[in-house]
Amino acid sequence: MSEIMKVNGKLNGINGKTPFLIGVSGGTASGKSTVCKRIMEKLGQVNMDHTQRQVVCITQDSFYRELSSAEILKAEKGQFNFDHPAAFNEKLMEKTLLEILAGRKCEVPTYDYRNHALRPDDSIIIYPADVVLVEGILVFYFPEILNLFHMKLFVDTDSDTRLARRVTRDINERGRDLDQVLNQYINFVKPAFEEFCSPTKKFADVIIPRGADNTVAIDLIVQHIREYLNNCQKSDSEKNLRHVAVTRTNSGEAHFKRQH
Ligand SMILES: Nc1ncnc2c1ncn2[C@@H]1O[C@H](COP(=O)(O)OP(=O)(O)O)[C@@H](O)[C@H]1O
Ligand SMILES: Nc1ccn([C@@H]2O[C@H](COP(=O)(O)O)[C@@H](O)[C@H]2O)c(=O)n1
Repeated sequence: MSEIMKVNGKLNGINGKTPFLIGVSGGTASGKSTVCKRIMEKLGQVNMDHTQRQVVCITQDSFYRELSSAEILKAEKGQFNFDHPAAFNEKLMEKTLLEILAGRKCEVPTYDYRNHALRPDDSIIIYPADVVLVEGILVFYFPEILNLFHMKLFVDTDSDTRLARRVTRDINERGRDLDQVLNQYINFVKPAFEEFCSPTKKFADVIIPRGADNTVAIDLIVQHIREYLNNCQKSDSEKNLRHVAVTRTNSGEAHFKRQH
């Protein structure tokens, strides 16, 4: 296997398929996952076998670090700061993204919000793809990770809307009660958004106001990705043609010249 090297924060000298890496950031419940889902839907990638997908999506939540028992007790009372950069294992995230960029198959755990823990037994296999979407509140916070993205999107949804959605989602899907959600929001989520997430908006290439409601912005992004995928397909078929020509030359049955 080739060594993965970085030059000026970008990958260099790698084998295999190097995907186009798109970072999708924004505050909690801004619609990051929904925007990624819309992009995947519009590109016809959702009802497709995982091994065949040209576009895949992963979440930063798969890189929350493991908590000690004392931290889990705090988390159960809404007293752990999951919005601080220290809550993440950014080294593991960088390593995984480098593997993905090197065109290697990876395994990424899912995250269990009810138990505040990763579910290593419920990992998702990420097969080599042409485009990889990486969504999360702090995907632009760590410079080593920020520098890996070829395109950066920031989902910008007003904070009242985000809080309203978060309350409903956390109660219905993440096993929380109202007091817990509001206390965590006031004590950690909101201050951390202002200190760590919001300042990273300046790194974005495209800001998407109103998230998934902004169909114009989503269609423009989808069009850009579609053009990229078409170019990938063109260069794949050119590579295949070259391969056929060289193979036949080696077998001695035909006399094609090696193509470059
Ligand atoms: N445009 C929208 N209109 C209504 N509800 C939305 C919209 N976008 C997202 N939601 C809902 O808000 C919640 C958070 O959205 P999600 O995409 O998971 O946000 P994030 O990934 O940023 O946390 C989910 O319950 C989702 O269904
Ligand atoms: N055990 C956990 C882990 C994370 N959170 C919150 O999730 C938010 C990030 O996910 P989004 O889908 O909203 O982007 C983040 O704001 C954490 O507060 C949690 O509550 N419990």
